[in-house]
Amino acid sequence: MAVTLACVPDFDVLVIGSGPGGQKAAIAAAKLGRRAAVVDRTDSVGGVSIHTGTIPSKTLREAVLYLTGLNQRDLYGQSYRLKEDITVADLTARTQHVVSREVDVVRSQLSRNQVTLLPGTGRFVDQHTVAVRDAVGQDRLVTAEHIVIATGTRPARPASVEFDDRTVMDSDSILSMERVPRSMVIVGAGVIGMEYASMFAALGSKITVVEQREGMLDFCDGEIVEALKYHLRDLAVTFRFGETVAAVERHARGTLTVLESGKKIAADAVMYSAGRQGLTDELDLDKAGLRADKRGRISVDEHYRTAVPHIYAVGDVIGFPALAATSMEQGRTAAYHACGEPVHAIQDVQPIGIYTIPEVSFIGRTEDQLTDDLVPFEVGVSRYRELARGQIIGDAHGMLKLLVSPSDRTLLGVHCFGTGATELIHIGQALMGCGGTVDYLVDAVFNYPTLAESYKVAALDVTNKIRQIDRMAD
Ligand SMILES: NC(=O)c1ccc[n+]([C@@H]2O[C@H](COP(=O)([O-])OP(=O)(O)OC[C@H]3O[C@@H](n4cnc5c(N)ncnc54)[C@H](O)[C@@H]3O)[C@@H](O)[C@H]2O)c1
Repeated sequence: MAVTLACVPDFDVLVIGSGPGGQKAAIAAAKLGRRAAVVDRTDSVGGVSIHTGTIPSKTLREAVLYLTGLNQRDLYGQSYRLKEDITVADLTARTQHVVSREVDVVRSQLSRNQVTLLPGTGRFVDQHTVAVRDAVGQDRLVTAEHIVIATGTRPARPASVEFDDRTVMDSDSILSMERVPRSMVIVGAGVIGMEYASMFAALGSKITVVEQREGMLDFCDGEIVEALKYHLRDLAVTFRFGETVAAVERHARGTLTVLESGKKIAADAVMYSAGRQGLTDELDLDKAGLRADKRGRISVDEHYRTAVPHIYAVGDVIGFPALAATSMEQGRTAAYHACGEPVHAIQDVQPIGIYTIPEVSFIGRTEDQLTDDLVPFEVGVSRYRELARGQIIGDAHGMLKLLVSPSDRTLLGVHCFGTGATELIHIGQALMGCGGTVDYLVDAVFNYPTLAESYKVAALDVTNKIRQIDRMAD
């Protein structure tokens, strides 16, 4: 039962958490003329994405690509390396710079939009009141007509494993590692595990990935996942699929990972990336009449409203897909709904970008999904080695796949692997979003030489196949 406010609240929209979802919710409300505020700890402004997630991990990846010369491998041979002995300081100097720049951008955007930043930790007192505890433990009570929970997630840490954040780490503490490990076990072959596996393998660490399932990234194109595995094996990554980590022991000379099968793996370090936990334990949700599930996640409806209609939740704290890009749209959508403004629902078809080395990105459905759904499709493929730009940049392994409906020639899926995949995917997204057909790609003139040309090559491939099938049917 929702409580009504007895007097004029301090804010129209109060957001807890200043990550991508929270920022966009507060800024959208402010742009609609509402009094908006965001609660966050001073050292966390910008959220998990800026401090321990997307921004530092992608900056680290760029440093790895640059320092190891991995992008130029096919141009200069395996031995090309900008620096023979890459240190943690080399890797983190740039990360710290980018993180602090991004925090400045968030602070400036909030202030330019007249969003009040309330420093501290927020927790519910009742359905319209949040207590904000500052750094010296003082509580300030703040009331609001609408509240948006955007507190994000943290890496899940199994109780059975003793983390020391030096040799047994998660994807937060690995960012403050003391040295590049000679060997490391990565637990979990999800997106985070594979991104770090490829970065450390590129740095020369001997990586063993332990994954309890028989495969990995099963939501991606199967051929691309095989290509990624091939590349990682080439960088000396060992996969242990169908194995579950039972315990991790710390010893003077490193770690011993014990698998349920009884096998043991010795390594300098272990990184856990076996899922994430919603940051809801400090919120006193029960005071607002709310509860989280056992993974700390809050359920919402299609407008991002929780069980209490004036309290919304957006971003990773509501679970899948837990992507910064989606969180921003959820924040904006929630704020518009709270302010009574019309807003389009977020499009069903959204791109996924996985920042492994090489990158993987896709939009729409996979071949397996289309086959399961009995949807007819044809495949057009382009390989970077056939493109002048692919040769110039030394990426001979990249590829782009178009999945096309033979009846109306619309795109059903686009799958990309290799340099620039996370950028290139947006050409396919734009075409799909506008309901265009593959014929546009056949007819369009692309800059030469570019990787974007792969769209034209794949489009010609698939339209030729469709033509042949049509001829055979006649
Ligand atoms: N680029 C991106 O899109 C990006 C980047 C980072 C994070 N994320 C998001 O962050 C979230 C969390 O990612 P994640 O990779 O930590 O989690 P995940 O849930 O995606 O993957 C964890 C993996 O660990 C395995 N696992 C769990 N316990 C295990 C054990 N004891 N032994 C062996 N294997 C075990 C699971 O089977 C699973 O495959 C996801 O929602 C992801 O989409 C996305």
